[in-house]
Amino acid sequence: MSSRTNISCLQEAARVAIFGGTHGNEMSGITLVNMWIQNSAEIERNGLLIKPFISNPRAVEKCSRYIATDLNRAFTPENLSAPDVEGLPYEVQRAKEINRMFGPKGSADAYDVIFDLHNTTSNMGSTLILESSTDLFNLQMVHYIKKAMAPHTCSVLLNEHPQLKYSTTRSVAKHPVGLEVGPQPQGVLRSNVFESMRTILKHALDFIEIFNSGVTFPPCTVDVFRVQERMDYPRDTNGNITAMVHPHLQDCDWEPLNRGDPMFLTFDGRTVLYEGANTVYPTFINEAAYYEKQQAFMTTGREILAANAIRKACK
Ligand SMILES: CC(=O)N[C@@H](CC(=O)O)C(=O)O
Ligand SMILES: [Zn+2]
Repeated sequence: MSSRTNISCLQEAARVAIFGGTHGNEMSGITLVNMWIQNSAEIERNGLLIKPFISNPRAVEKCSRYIATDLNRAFTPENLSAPDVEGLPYEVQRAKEINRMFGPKGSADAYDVIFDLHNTTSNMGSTLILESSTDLFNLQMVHYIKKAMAPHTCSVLLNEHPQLKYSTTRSVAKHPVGLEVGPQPQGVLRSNVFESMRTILKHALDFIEIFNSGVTFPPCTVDVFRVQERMDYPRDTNGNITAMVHPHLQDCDWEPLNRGDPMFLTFDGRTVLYEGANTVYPTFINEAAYYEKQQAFMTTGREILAANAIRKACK
């Protein structure tokens, strides 16, 4: 990266992958990717290699989130460097395979961009998930997508938390982008969710094509929600949940939660209030896949990130 008059010159994004089925029961991404594998006309762009790819085919076949372990937590240095012995959990084998095909993670040979398509049972609407607040390419892309989507909103979740960050499938790429669209039940396809995801991806690919053509993108700012804390359900001594998401919080993803606001409703009718000092913005509220992860919702804080102007590096 070099800069002249404050323009950051970034490498061309020549190789892009679109992953569906990282979780085998999230149907919009699976359906879109399968459709594009059969006919890629819609996702083709000038000068771009674009690979639509089903990342966890065995989980897709079973329509379950995973077979042995969550693929979207499996891209750790330990897993990726584990010797290829027999008996590795399926998703660990698959992570190593994906790392060979699209990585190696952290290397110059890695794919430039991986879009990983997910669905949530939460009422999050269209959400882009970023893992770094300093990736100028992704910040500019997200800015472009948000503008193109208006008046529809597209939120940005920044998962840069030292403890809560996890080793995602997309993290193999130089610029990892998660797309999370909901609400959609597991195993179900909803046309509105499918179409939103398709539209976001169209704008994302347009951005990359324009960037590669040499256009300069001026400095911009991006509103993001930065991950703060994982909130678990109240539980008894056996670890079973004793309360549900409160009806006043259910479906209120991205809306402010203040001290004293209802958070949970116990089975015997007691309301549990939020007691944090600061206003937070909950998301992934009542996500089905997170019961096993001891998470009822996630709190976030609002932030405005600034990004430098960018353009493709001159060779
Ligand atoms: C509901 C769901 O699967 N969400 C994704 C979010 C992400 O891709 O970062 C996950 O937990 O892996
Ligand atoms: Zn998912």
